[in-house]
Amino acid sequence: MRPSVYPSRVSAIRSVKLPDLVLGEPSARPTVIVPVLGATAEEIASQVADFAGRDVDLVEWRVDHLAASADAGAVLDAATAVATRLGGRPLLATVRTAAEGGAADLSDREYARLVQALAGSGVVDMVDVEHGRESAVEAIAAARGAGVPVVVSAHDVVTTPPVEEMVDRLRAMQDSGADVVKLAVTPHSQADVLALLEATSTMHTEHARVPVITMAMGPLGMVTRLVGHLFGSAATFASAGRASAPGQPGLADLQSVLDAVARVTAPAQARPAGS
Ligand SMILES: O=C1C[C@@](O)(C(=O)O)C[C@@H](O)[C@@H]1O
Repeated sequence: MRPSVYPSRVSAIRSVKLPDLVLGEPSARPTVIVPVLGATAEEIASQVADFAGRDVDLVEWRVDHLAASADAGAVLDAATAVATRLGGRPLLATVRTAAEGGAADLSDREYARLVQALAGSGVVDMVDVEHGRESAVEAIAAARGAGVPVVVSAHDVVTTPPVEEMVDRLRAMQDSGADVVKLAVTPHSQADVLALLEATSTMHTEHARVPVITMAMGPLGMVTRLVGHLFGSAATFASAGRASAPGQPGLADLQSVLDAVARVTAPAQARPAGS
């Protein structure tokens, strides 16, 4: 493992061990997450097959796009269909609700039950829980009870809050029992993009005990997806077909940027002579 360009204090961060991946450990590259968004188990399975052999560290299954997502049996069948095609990669299951930019329209009770079923499925390695849900505490406890790490997430689909508010939100998510915290915001100016990066850096260097993932969505925020790891974001999302949020770069483009950034930020002795 090459030394990191992360600012210090990284040793206080508890990385998350998943099959074939340690999320949040010091590295010159972030974890690359690719979403799959099929409406049926077959569609999902074929999307996963499409990126076999490509550089994907973690697959996010957006359960909310499954047409039968209210049917626990269909969800578990689809979970198995995805998991058996991952080629050893870990699986993150996310039920993204409409309020946070997703397609699921569920009561708090239904939401907690679905997260619990996914965590208990035996084929999901990590689950996403939305911090803003009334039933977040219950869903986090259920996942942890099943021994499945939790990404506690928040999306601001309208604005970018002030830096202190974003840091406070990340700290509250961390204190809620998260194994990973994730914040996505909507920027309207370059100042918003800088604010997101500043909040990421402050959280990472001063407060984080768990890996932090952040992004500013849409075209303005693209830079946060390409170099957010230099500010302390442990992972970034790329699309290998359908994007799951505005501004996600294609997988090949992202990988070539990450390669170049890792090359130029590597310590001089790790670079080939003359470069
Ligand atoms: O939380 C996130 C981040 C995301 O919204 C993004 O902006 O890349 C994409 C979602 O699929 C995922 O659940």
